[in-house]
Amino acid sequence: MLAARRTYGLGRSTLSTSAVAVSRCSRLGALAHATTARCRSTRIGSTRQVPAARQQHFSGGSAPGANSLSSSPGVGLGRQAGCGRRPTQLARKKGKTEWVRYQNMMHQRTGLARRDQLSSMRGGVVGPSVNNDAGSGGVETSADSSAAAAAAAAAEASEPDVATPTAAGSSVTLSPPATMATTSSESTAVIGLGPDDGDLAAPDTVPPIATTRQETSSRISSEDAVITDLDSRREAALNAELERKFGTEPPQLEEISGKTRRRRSRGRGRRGAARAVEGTANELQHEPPSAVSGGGGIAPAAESETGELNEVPVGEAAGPITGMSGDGAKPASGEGTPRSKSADESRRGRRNRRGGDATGDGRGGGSLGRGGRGKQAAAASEGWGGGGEGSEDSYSQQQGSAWKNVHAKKKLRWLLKGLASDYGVQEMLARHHISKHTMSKLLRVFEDLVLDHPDTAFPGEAGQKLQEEMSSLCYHPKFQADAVLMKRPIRTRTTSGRSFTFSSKQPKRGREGPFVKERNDVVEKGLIPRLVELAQESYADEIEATKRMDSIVDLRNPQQGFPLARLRKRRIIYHGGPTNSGKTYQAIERLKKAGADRQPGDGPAGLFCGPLRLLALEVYEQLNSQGVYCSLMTGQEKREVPFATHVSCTIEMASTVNEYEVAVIDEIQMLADEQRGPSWTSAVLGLNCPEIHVCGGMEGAVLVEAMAKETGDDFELREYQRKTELVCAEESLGNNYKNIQPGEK
Ligand SMILES: Nc1ncnc2c1ncn2[C@@H]1O[C@H](COP(=O)(O)OP(=O)(O)OP(=O)(O)O)[C@@H](O)[C@H]1O
Repeated sequence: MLAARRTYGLGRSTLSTSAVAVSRCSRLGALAHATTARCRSTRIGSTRQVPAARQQHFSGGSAPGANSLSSSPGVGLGRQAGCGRRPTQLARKKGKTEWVRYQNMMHQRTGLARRDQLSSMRGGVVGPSVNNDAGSGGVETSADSSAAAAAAAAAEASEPDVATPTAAGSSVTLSPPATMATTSSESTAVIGLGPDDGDLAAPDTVPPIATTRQETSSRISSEDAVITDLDSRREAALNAELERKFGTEPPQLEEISGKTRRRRSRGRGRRGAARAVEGTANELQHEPPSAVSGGGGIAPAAESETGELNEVPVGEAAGPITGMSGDGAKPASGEGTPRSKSADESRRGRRNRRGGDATGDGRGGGSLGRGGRGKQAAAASEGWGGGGEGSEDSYSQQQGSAWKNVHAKKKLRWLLKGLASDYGVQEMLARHHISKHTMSKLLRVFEDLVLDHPDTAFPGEAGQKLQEEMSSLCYHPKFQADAVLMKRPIRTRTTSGRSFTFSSKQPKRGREGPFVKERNDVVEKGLIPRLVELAQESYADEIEATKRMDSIVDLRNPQQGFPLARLRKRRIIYHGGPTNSGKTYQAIERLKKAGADRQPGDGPAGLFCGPLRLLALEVYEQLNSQGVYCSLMTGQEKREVPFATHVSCTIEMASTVNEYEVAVIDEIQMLADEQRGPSWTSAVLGLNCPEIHVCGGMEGAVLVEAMAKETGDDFELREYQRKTELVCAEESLGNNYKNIQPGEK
């Protein structure tokens, strides 16, 4: 150690720290600790020295790079790899993007190059480059610290006085796995820094930015290539196995980039990979070869299971990729029977797709290594379009048979169930007087019709288009639910080749995504008219009954709630003006004349409606006192006068069924009352009377006129003015009711 200190001119503290690091690595001798020590060595001191003994210790003394002391200042790959982990791993761990990862790498490299430059300008020593040896296939460490010390002594002996880069150029052999060997070697070659590069401590040895970027991108792309190669090899193995079993080309899965695959797999891990592989294998097993080949109108299920298929365990189908669970290893049942008819098989496939205790192989980013991917691939292979390779092409040829697919049935039920609970669909059908009850029955009939007679369910060319669109829609409810449950957007492709992204949130009104828009296009223009047509054929009576009910309970047009009033032409005379201007007086004068030609037993001919019982009582007394027989009808009491030709009542007691000759509605401004307003509205709209006198302030004239226009009645406005000015009494009644004097006579 002392020799090493003299050689490299290190301070005591630096040396001691390095020594601690070396001794620790010597004791542990594990990859993690060696890596830690390496990282620490790059941080120790401004001179960034690594004792020769320690470097030799890393290289195991006898490693190929141990004696190839590099004179490089360490700006090359060894320096880049000095952090001990692949940059990709670091970036993944820190969740950084490619750009951030690249920037960090550049910063590190630039900083190290500057320190090398400073060291050389001071005449100091420069550190060794850490040479990545491509041939060792792993990290070589040694617990033999004595060998390291001996190597350091040898280095000191060869270069006793001058701290040269050559003397410092011990090599640390930290080789990546065999798959990464090419990458490391290539990177080193690009930089041009290797054991034979000589003295590169001069400032101009800092690699240009372009070169560094090229090296970085090359390294990353090389790693991607390696991973993609692994994926493709897994997929190729599975395809070869399936082709050998089924004798045909297996369904092609969706092509996605390696970057996308890794990003997706990062959040799902190995379990998702195993589940996806297993699920895909099951789907592929359930998908017969005939379906893959696209049988020109022949049901894929009918053509299906050969004995070979039934004998293929799922685990075998998955080949070398995964080890299957017990459930997954069970052979498919239903020998010789159509696949879609086998409920047991369907359940088994469902159970298998859940993954069981299957374990995946390797990293989760395998070519089939995702749950969603497997699901999507399964959808592509199982789908309504006949499944498998060329499903989109062969879909149109298999329209009739596609519905017999058991998965297509489920999707159809999802779709119809979603439609049944969709308020928009309910409203659209309600416009055609199809009630919710009728709709549920109709959808069941429609489902049977689609499954049993698809040509009848979708007649004509437009029907074929609708059927195709519906098959696309069938993916939507499930994926929409997945998006909501998984709280992340889900992107998928339909059998018609279009891709949709399902949001995890309910879209805001007016900002509907492609699902909603597409649903509106297909459902409103295609499916709803077909359902209405079907309902009119099958449930004509129910539609007619609903139509009558709708006409009664529909409150959007209240005037339609009084059919007797609507049967006659009415005339509404509005008496408007300030209080005590004689409006009611004139109306009652007209009321008195009603029923002159009435015979006994014909019933009342005149009606007075007021807001108060006392007002009704007042009119009742007034009319009877003047020889006009009038009954009193209030909520509190009822006074029926024999042979009465008139009725005085509170507004709530007015009948819209009885026929009157003349009616008076007083205090019409009470229309605006929150509690009792509807009573005046009903009276105005519903009195079965050809002549209606309405009394009140002028503020209600516009509204009554609009109501008359709505009901088709005539409207006449009579405006009144006070004869005398309204003057308040100068003195109060003195709290003595005896001071009240008679008013109107
Ligand atoms: N032409 C008239 N001849 C005799 N009395 C009249 C005449 N016009 C109005 N009156 C009397 O004036 C008083 C007020 O009349 P009326 O109640 O009809 O006014 P109004 O405008 O309906 O008042 P409100 O708006 O408070 O109901 C009543 O006592 C009524 O008898």
